[in-house]
Amino acid sequence: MAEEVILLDFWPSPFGVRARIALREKGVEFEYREENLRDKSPLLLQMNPVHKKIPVLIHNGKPVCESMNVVQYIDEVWSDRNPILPSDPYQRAQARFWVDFIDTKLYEPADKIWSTKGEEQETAKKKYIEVLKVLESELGDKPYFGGDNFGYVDIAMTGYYSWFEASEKCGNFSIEPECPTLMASARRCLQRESVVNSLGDSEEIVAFAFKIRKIYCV
Ligand SMILES: N[C@@H](CCC(=O)N[C@@H](CSO)C(=O)NCC(=O)O)C(=O)O
Repeated sequence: MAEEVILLDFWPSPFGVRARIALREKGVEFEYREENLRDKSPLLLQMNPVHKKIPVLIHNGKPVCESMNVVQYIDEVWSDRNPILPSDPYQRAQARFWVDFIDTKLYEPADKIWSTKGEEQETAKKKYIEVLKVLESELGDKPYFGGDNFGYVDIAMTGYYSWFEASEKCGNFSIEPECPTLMASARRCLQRESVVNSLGDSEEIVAFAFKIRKIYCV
């Protein structure tokens, strides 16, 4: 049977883009299916009945859910090229630690920057920069979180990098002065072919952010 790889996704998603990047880093042919999150497809509900969220990778009919779980699965199935996670167990544990930090500490302030205003948004901006500064310190003088290579933590962060411009414009602030080396790494990641081919025009995400901001931030 020919290999079937389907990705249920949503184009502006900072989580969905992680799966797209991983598939392209491995050169895996896949069928992209755009979901309308206000009218989820029966396939999405069937393949991710617990969270009913994208991304969902469907590999030969079997679903894999949660973006960084999908990325690790891709790395392990197509393990013969472009490794994403380190081979050393300790380095793997450290990569998973930082991805957990990113997804538990960065999501809420990032979300509040575009969905709130006034004092609540100012607090979110301060928290966002505070968390980014911890990541900047972890990055140190490495080109990537993966060291010389683009890896698991970089893929996790590229979801957020793709929203940096929208966050800055919604929050009327600039990340660069606070986190110069993180921004340099972000630019490196955003220029990678797998990332360029996975992201729309950054202006499209900015336009999308302002559109949903009007709905949430009344
Ligand atoms: N922890 C998960 C988060 C995915 C998610 O929030 N997906 C959103 C779209 S992007 O904001 C989603 O599917 N939302 C639909 C819903 O909440 O009903 C992951 O890493 O895959």
